[in-house]
Amino acid sequence: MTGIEHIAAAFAGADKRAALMPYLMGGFPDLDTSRRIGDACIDAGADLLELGIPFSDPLADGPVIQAAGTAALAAGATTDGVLEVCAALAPRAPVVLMTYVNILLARGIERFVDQAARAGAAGLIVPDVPLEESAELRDACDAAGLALVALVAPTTPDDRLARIGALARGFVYTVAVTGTTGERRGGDASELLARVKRSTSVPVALGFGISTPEDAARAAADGADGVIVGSRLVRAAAEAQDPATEVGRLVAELAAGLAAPPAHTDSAAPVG
Ligand SMILES: O=P(O)(O)OC[C@@H](O)[C@@H](O)c1c[nH]c2ccccc12
Repeated sequence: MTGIEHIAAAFAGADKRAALMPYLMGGFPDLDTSRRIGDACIDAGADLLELGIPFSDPLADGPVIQAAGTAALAAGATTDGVLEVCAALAPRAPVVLMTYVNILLARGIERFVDQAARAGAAGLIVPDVPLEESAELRDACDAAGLALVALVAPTTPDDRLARIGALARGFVYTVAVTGTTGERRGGDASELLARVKRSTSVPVALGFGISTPEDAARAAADGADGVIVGSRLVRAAAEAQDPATEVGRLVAELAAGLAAPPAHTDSAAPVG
């Protein structure tokens, strides 16, 4: 099974609920603990994992994830170390590696993609490679069966969305709010998700600002095929005595939020 097929199967098999995709920073707080956090996420019901490779200048990362990346690098995390974490987790769930283009260029695009595929990765998210510059990377990913996941935002115009949607592999990552990653209140994403879904034949996942089981349930009710939760879980990994147990507990809550029928937020509920 190629990485692209592995991702498709995970979305299709998510028990008819939206797929749950936790983000974790590879090597945070250290490599072994990040592997245990990934295992705990899968045990708790994650359908896919987004695994960050730490980078010194992460322009799309909000403060929590940026701090985790800095700490991971200070603790000695390397790209090779995170690829080993990927290899340990990939037999259990599709792993989508998330990093920045300089990490790829440091060893050459083809070599990086080849090593990611050997580590069992199912896909790549590289937010600083725009569509216009993605041909070489996409060709390398296609040759290796890896999904090069496209990112779209509320500000992406329709004609661009159509081009991105046509080239999308694995799933489209829809950024719920413009800006960097982080816990915040999001609005109704249903119009945005409907626009993105019209542009593509692959599943559409929503991320940025989804933190609670209620947020996750609302994203699914708005039409997301998958929900991505990053900063909330990375913050728990930073604060907890036992990061793997605490992140697993939160992921179990998120999974339960997705399994439950959506709450009727439009009807007057008794207060107190
Ligand atoms: O942290 P949030 O708001 O829950 O959003 C997920 C996000 O962190 C994760 O997908 C991610 C981390 N770094 C990124 C860079 C670009 C796009 C996405 C990401």
